[in-house]
Amino acid sequence: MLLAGGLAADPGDFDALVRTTAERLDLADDVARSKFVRGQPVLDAAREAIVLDDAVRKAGTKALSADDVRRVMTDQMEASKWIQYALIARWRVENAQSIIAPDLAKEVRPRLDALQGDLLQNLEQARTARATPIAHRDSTARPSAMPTSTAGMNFTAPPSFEHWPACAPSGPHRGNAVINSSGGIRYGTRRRWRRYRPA
Ligand SMILES: O=C(O)C(=O)C[C@]1(C(=O)O)C=C[C@@H](O)C=C1
Repeated sequence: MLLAGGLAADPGDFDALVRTTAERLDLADDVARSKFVRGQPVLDAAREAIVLDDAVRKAGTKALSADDVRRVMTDQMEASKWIQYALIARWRVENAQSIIAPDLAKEVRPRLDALQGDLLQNLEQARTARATPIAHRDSTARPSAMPTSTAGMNFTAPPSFEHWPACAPSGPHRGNAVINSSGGIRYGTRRRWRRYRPA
């Protein structure tokens, strides 16, 4: 499509970014299993520093600003922690005994590391789409299709969700993870929604 000012935005570029962030978020389930079974805390500040350093280093080889990449990756990790906290809280309440957990260091983090390259690649490709006002996007890429309504919720999503990288940094449709009044979390893309709810 042709935008005001003659800029062409390919909605496909934007969709790839949404997909990669959703894939990354899916791994929060495996991370949570591993931490629950081994009794590890959700927050691992040292690991976060490694993830951010790697992202900023990779950003230096792309048309991406270090600040933007740092913010996007911080948001990704924040979202992962929310999912992990919700899952672990539920398993604790259920006194879950039969959780099968992958090895965090050997299995899950390598998958997160592999996704990081894709995510930054897609972030770079989506830079025109991300900078494009919502109203000018093709409907297939418009985050307004996502059910981000806060109706019936008594929980305000943390500020980090307001900068969900699937959305334009300045756009009105921010956040594709919502936490409802019963503590469940709904997250994902308009194509694929996952839902976690305490028992
Ligand atoms: O690797 C972990 O331990 C995770 O929990 C994943 C992750 C991430 O999203 O990369 C999220 C939270 C932690 O504080 C560190 C990293």
